[in-house]
Amino acid sequence: MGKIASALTIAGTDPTGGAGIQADLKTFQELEVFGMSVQTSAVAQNTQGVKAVHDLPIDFIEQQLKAVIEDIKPNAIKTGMISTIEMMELIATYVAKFDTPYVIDPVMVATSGDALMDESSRKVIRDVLVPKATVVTPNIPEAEILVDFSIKGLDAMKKAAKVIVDELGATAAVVKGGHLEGKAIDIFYDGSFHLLEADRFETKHTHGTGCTFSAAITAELAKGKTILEAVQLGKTFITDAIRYPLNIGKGNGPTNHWGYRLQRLPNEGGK
Ligand SMILES: Nc1ncnc2c1ncn2[C@@H]1O[C@H](COP(=O)(O)OP(=O)(O)OP(=O)(O)O)[C@@H](O)[C@H]1O
Ligand SMILES: Cc1ncc(CO)c(N)n1
Repeated sequence: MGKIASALTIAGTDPTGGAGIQADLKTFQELEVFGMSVQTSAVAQNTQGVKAVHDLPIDFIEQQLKAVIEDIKPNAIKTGMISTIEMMELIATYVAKFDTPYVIDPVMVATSGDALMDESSRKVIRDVLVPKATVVTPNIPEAEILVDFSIKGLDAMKKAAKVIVDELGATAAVVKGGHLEGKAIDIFYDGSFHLLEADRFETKHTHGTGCTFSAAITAELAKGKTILEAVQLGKTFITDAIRYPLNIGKGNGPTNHWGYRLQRLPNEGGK
């Protein structure tokens, strides 16, 4: 086997495995990238909601970051849940040290509607981390907070993606239309616009879709794909993960990380 690409996620946890670090590592594994993780917060949550959040001490988060950087240099990194301003500032210094493609999933609330970030931190992610990002992947409510205007349809999504790149300083943005109706359309912008379009599946099993999508983009960047290729491959991965629901959990169940493989089998949807 040749040298394997590696990716690092810096995020919170989901003990039921559908979101956060657990979803990211499953996605990395499925896309044949060696996965590593630094934990920011331990979250007691399941498919029905968030029960409690325990932020890890800042020095301990730094010790984890040091442990990785002193040993294995990731080929790409992503951040998910970062709940406090001091965590954002610490992570910003390490993003500079890692000096590798960086994907931000600006996680603010869980699918269940529970808050995963202090309200006061929301603007800080925009000022401290977004300028360092290769790609930022907000859903519509997150994009509204980053750009400070309301987003009702594709035109406003385009405007928001352009602000995130041209004014806030990210290299590229994907504003996700998962919360709209009709086709599942996301807007990609890196100086030019591309539409990422997929069928919408009628399912309540969408816990962790944002984590899985951004982790797939990170894995593809780690393997050396261009930003646009990585985002397009990430969209295929998340679409197939939603296409084949696992039907587990009493609430909004997890996506299916084997969906991508299933879609390519002769007796499933595949070739
Ligand atoms: N029902 C669906 N059918 C097909 N694609 C979907 C569906 N729901 C979301 N998507 C797609 O999944 C990806 C993730 O988008 P979404 O808006 O759900 O993220 P999110 O809200 O950040 O997720 P999370 O639930 O993790 O907070 C996007 O590409 C979106 O278009
Ligand atoms: C830890 C964590 N990160 C992100 C999300 C968003 O889906 C979640 N529910 N939990």
